[in-house]
Amino acid sequence: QSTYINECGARGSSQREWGVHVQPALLASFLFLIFLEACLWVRNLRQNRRLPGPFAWPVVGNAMQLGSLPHLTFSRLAKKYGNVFQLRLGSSEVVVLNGDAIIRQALIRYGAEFAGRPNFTSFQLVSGGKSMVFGSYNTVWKKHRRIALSSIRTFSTANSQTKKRFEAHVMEEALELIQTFIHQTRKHGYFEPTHELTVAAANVICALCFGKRYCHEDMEFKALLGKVNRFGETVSAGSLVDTMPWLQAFPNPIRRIYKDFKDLNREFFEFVKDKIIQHRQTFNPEVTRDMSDAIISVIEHGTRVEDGLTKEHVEGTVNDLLGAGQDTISASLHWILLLLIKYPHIQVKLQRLIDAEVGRDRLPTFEDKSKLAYLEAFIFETMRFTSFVPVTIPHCTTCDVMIDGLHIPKDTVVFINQWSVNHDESKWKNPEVFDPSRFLDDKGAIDRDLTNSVMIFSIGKRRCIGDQIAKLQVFLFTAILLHQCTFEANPADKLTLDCTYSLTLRPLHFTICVKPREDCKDKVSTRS
Ligand code: HEM
Repeated sequence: QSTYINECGARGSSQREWGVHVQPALLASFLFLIFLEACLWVRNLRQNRRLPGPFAWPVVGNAMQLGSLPHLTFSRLAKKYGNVFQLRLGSSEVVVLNGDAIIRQALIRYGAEFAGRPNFTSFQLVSGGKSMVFGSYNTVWKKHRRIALSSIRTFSTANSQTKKRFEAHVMEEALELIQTFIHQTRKHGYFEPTHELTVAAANVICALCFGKRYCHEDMEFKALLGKVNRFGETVSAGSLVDTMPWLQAFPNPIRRIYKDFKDLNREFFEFVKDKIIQHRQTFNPEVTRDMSDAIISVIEHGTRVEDGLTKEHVEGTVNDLLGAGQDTISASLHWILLLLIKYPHIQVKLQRLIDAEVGRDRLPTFEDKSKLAYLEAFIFETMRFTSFVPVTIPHCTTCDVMIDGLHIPKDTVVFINQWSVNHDESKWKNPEVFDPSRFLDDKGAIDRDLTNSVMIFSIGKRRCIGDQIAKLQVFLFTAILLHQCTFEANPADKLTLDCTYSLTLRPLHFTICVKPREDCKDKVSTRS
């Protein structure tokens, strides 16, 4: 007992001594850092070296101010500091661009100047360091992007035959999705559609890349995809993984996020490498079976040597396409289902339109798009209203550049706030209201000027290269789902539009029940 008291006493007094000496020193250092930061801030402001923006605290900068939905914080700050403002996240100075005019000026007029990617450690990890999506802007990167883009086109929109083949992949997936939806409804009543939508989206891009799809119950595929939507937690705007590297030194949520990111990157890349090895072993220069063959053919067997691109770029490219083409499509389908059950009158209107234009004897196809203006308007409004990729992948400046009279030095990290373009009150009437008819003119035709104003695929040199196939896929999935089924909300769910952010925005938990439409039951069930 006495030993215990003595020990406690001894520890207590040494702690007090430590406190007496060290705490004032810590406090003094902290105050000194704040003072230093304030002096630098005032000096930079006087010399016009710092862009407008909120005061950045020592060490953390503005990291604590971002909140869970950074695009909303950026839009709020833009109202106070203007459409070009500066933040500091840990050690990185970040410029945030907002609003249609500024973003177009930066990404189109000064396209090359804003086309870089930050030199973040996490970016170097993706696709074994040979990623095009996360790679720096240079001559090799341009060749890499051209190859990726042409391989997508070859297997989708290149000509009417390739388009038909692509259409067949999407149709097959949409019908499989309906089967599993109906199965889940029979088994559980209301269910969460996340797994089914993730597999459907992944299968379309797997069919293009590997000529192979996976069944919804495949446990290996399920485990792989289960983690993929966590990728964005590390690489999205506002992630602290790269801007505060010292957080990796002790246990905390950011260290866990980075560990998960490394693990899922490794697993995903192993999966891709395995498929590419199989493709190399069975490669036949006379027959290009899928995008992997097409990329192997250009990089490894091309008549024109693609300087700077190595064998490892094959795996890198396929890994990029698989990653980029999966999470985004699955996020868009989540939002579409949520909006269909939230606004049942819009669902009915869409079904009536599809029935009238397509009929009940066949499934909708890509060719029906021109007759289904309200459906296209619904999809554009979903993209605008939710802005489910609210901020692009972080950019960085490739040289010193002036924008809106403000000087941005080379190698500055740049966040592009797409959400601010889609919710700009000077451009959109009642931007906070979900209204597909805003995209239709007096005659009920699509207003192309307006649809082109929606910013979700970014613009300029880093614009998404999957935008065409993404729009086709989302159109056909939605048309077939509505043609075949009715979607109902769970009365027990509070149907909110609240969401989580990690590169893409995803709705919080919601459940649905899916009923085959009367005259379609046979068509769906006879497929199995
Ligand atoms: C609705 C679906 C999609 C949306 C909303 C979307 C959006 C985006 C956005 C915002 C970026 C970042 C651009 C930037 O950093 O400025 C991007 C990049 C990219 N996307 Fe998509 N995407 C979609 C589907 C796809 C698909 C299906 C593919 C391919 C199969 C794809 C391939 C890529 C690639 C390779 C990049 C990197 C481009 C670069 O860094 O140069 N995306 N996408």
